[in-house]
Amino acid sequence: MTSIGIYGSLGRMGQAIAAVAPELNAKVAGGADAQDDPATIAARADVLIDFSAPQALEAHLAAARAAGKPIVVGTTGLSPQHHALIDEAAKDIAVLQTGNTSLGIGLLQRLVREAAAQLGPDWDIEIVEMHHRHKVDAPSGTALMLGKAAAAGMGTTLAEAEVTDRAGTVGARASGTIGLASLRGGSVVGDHSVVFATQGERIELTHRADDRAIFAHGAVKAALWLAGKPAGRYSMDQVLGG
Ligand SMILES: NC(=O)C1=CN([C@@H]2O[C@H](COP(=O)(O)OP(=O)(O)OC[C@H]3O[C@@H](n4cnc5c(N)ncnc54)[C@H](OP(=O)(O)O)[C@@H]3O)[C@@H](O)[C@H]2O)C=CC1
Ligand SMILES: O=C(O)C1=N[C@H](C(=O)O)C[C@H](O)C1
Repeated sequence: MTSIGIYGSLGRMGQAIAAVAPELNAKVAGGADAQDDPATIAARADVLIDFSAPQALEAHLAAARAAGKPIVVGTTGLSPQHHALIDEAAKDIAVLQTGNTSLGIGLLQRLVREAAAQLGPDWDIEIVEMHHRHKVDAPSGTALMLGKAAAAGMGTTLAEAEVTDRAGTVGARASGTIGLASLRGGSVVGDHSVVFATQGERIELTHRADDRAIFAHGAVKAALWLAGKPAGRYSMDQVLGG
């Protein structure tokens, strides 16, 4: 039975992962949180899952690399520097990074890309996400993934197209942009809508997560899939066969 080590084990996702692992025939070898040495669990587990905080990523990747263990990174709020660290680690170990491990978001990404490509430049694209009051990063990792999918469909990049800071007299909407808006409140697990709007009509594609178990299932499936893979950077699409 494959054993999993969890970084961020006492958090909301860490606990959800420990709860679903036995259903998927995986064993939890243990976990590590802010006060623990990440090397200890890296030595004991077959594969690692990180749902902690961006500031911990470098140490977690280093521990995984030193122990030669694959790692699934679900932590969001990552900077370009964090992505460079992941690319570097992926030279020596298998690393799968994703802002969303659910089944539905994988499909939504493909639908958004296709819709953006088919609808063309006369359709404005806006992304709205809502999460619980404890979430610390914005826009969500998933909103950024959906933004990248929309940008790819439009033939551009999210860095070129994104607008995240509308306040005051910002002027009329610029064509070819993608707006991202973040709502925070209560216990919302994770809602994402991509709105395509043109003169007189609107299409909305929405995913709502009701339970963290969906993310936990996806994370454990990804970990089981990653165990034994050669060094490299992998995506959730590969796990889901997309
Ligand atoms: N990819 C996906 O599908 C999903 C991603 N996420 C992302 O996962 C991350 C965690 O979310 P969530 O479980 O809700 O958050 P929580 O705040 O509930 O849990 C975070 C955990 O990480 C630990 N942690 C914080 N800093 C460090 C550190 N420096 N070293 C080691 N551990 C640390 C915390 O430990 P302590 O309390 O001791 O500080 C805590 O146990 C977020 O980035 C979130 O956006 C969430 C859901 C789905
Ligand atoms: O912090 C969360 O809770 C979530 N984070 C991920 C994100 O930033 O997209 C995924 C999910 O929506 C829940």
